[in-house]
Amino acid sequence: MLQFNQISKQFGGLKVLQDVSFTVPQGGIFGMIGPNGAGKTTVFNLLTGLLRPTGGQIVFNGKDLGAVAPHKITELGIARTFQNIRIFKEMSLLENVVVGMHDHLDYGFAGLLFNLPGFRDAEAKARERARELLSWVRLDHKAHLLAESLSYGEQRRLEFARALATEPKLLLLDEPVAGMNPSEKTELMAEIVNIKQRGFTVFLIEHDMRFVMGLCDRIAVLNFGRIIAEGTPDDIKTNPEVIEAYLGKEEA
Ligand SMILES: Nc1ncnc2c1ncn2[C@@H]1O[C@H](COP(=O)(O)OP(=O)(O)OP(=O)(O)O)[C@@H](O)[C@H]1O
Repeated sequence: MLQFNQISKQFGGLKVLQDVSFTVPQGGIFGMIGPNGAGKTTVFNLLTGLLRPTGGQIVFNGKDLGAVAPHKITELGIARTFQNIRIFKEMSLLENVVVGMHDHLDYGFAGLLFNLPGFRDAEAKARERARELLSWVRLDHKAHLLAESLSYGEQRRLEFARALATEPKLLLLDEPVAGMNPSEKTELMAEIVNIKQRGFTVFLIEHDMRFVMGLCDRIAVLNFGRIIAEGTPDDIKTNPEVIEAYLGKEEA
């Protein structure tokens, strides 16, 4: 579904990514791990068009993303969540998800302005779908509460529903369990498996080794801007270079 072909990225003299190649297959959960500053967020920023690579090619469903503008990349079916949660706290959960959908509603500016029947239909459908997405993350019973009333773990789940509102083919999760307690992490794992079972492809970057090992079908390990291993959790766990680079010699 997604290929990075020999991607490099430099900021001035700083080589953040070098010759990075990997493939995210359709339908599974793909994880990228690596120490702080390894370049993981840069991978997502390149993928969503926020940054452009210095060299190499990113191909999504056969399309070269080279010259595609960020909003067009969303239209192609890529959505992301962020390390620091980005939801509208003063809006209800339902409104948060509907807003995430708006680019995809097809009623035009006139419809919005004059409250035409087409607009009202589209709004009703959007709210129905938003409720469904909230139920996927077990928040439908709170649909009319303000997002600020949610716990941290719930806010993360709302962010998922918002990202899914754009009907992505590929969902990017940037450190989804950052700041969560163990029980919130376990719940979130179940939710991500759920999302996979509904046919979405998930690509996540994460520090939490246990979480990644327990969840992902395939994992790539980034270290100092290079991929040092790619494979199943078992391949990764036993790879000496990974153990040394990621866990440190002592733990090895
Ligand atoms: N816009 C930028 N300009 C200059 N340097 C940058 C920029 N963005 C990232 N970097 C540098 O690139 C390197 C990789 O950063 P990146 O955020 O991709 O790493 P990361 O693996 O996501 O780290 P973390 O796990 O801490 O989020 C770091 O040294 C960072 O300082």
